Amino acid sequence: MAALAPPVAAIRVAVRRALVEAPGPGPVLVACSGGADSLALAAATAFVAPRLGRPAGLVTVDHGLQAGSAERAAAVARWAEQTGFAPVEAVRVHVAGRPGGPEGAARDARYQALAEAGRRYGASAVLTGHTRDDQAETVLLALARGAGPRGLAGMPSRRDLAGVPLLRPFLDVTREQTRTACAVLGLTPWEDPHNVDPSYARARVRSDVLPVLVAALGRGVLDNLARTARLVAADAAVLDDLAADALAKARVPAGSRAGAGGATGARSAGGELVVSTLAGLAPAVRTRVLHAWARELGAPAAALSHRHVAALDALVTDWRGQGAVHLPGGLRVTRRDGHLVPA
Ligand SMILES: Nc1ncnc2c1ncn2[C@@H]1O[C@H](COP(=O)(O)OP(=O)(O)OP(=O)(O)O)[C@@H](O)[C@H]1O
Repeated sequence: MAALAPPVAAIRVAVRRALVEAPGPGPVLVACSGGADSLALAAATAFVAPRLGRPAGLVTVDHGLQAGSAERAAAVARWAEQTGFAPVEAVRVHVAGRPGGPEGAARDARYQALAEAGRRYGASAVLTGHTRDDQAETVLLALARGAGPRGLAGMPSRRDLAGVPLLRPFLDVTREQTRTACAVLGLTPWEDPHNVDPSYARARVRSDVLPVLVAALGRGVLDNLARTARLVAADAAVLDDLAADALAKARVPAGSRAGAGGATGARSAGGELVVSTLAGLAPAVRTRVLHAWARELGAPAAALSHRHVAALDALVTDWRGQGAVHLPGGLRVTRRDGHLVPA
């Protein structure tokens, strides 16, 4: 019997590990664009899931942004049905009118569709094909925009997607391995033109920046960037836990000051924060508390920047009687009677 090609073994081992860590009776749903990474993910899942007695489905999203996208989605769905996936869905999403640039809007629509499919089928997990190379690109892009630890932590291997676990089994698998695995398995991946479109920052990092880094610093640079993400993620998780405790301690019910007016909805549920408690926190914890609180009040994560958090922080540490801080989502926060108060 011919030996199993190492890249095929690598993708199967990665999927097996992910499925074992995500038990549950519902199907695992592979998010598949038809590209090399997610096609390799689908092929590995089709092999591993039945051997673990797990049902496996597949969802492909048609963003409707390129000529022929509906046919591409239909071809992926057909292949999935022939390969034994059930359920199989090609979901058309509407990208126009969403906030953020074209990349962000497409991602937003895609994750919403994947979450909805996950809930519809009671999925035990949704799997995506992000690779070690995607992780290295994510870290580099975060570094370049000054994103701080939250960005440098890269993509987690597991997160909640609106009630459904989202797993990324391939964060230790290279793009070269997914491509080779597809070739060995006789699968022809779809080449997404966006992946080489220089108007996308990620595509420029992929085609221009990483090759230069690898040439100058050696191939290990990709692994090292991905390891940086893991190390920072572990530290950031501890700080997030500390911040969650600190937020609970700093919070008092809305309107608990004498003569306070009544905030409503999420703003009221977020309560008010006691400035003297916040002032005693380490800056790394306090800025996380303020970020988390602003999110609870309803500020959209994508629009909430370090400038907003710095302005909130100044209400605590640099109080000069300044006016309200305006946050995304039409929110305002003022300092009144030693409290941070949403309005
Ligand atoms: N149109 C889509 N339909 C379903 N899932 C998708 C779609 N586009 C991306 N995904 C999921 O998100 C993951 C990351 O996609 P992204 O486009 O960022 O990277 P990629 O390297 O181009 O991935 P791939 O080679 O699998 O297309 C994919 O591996 C796949 O699991």
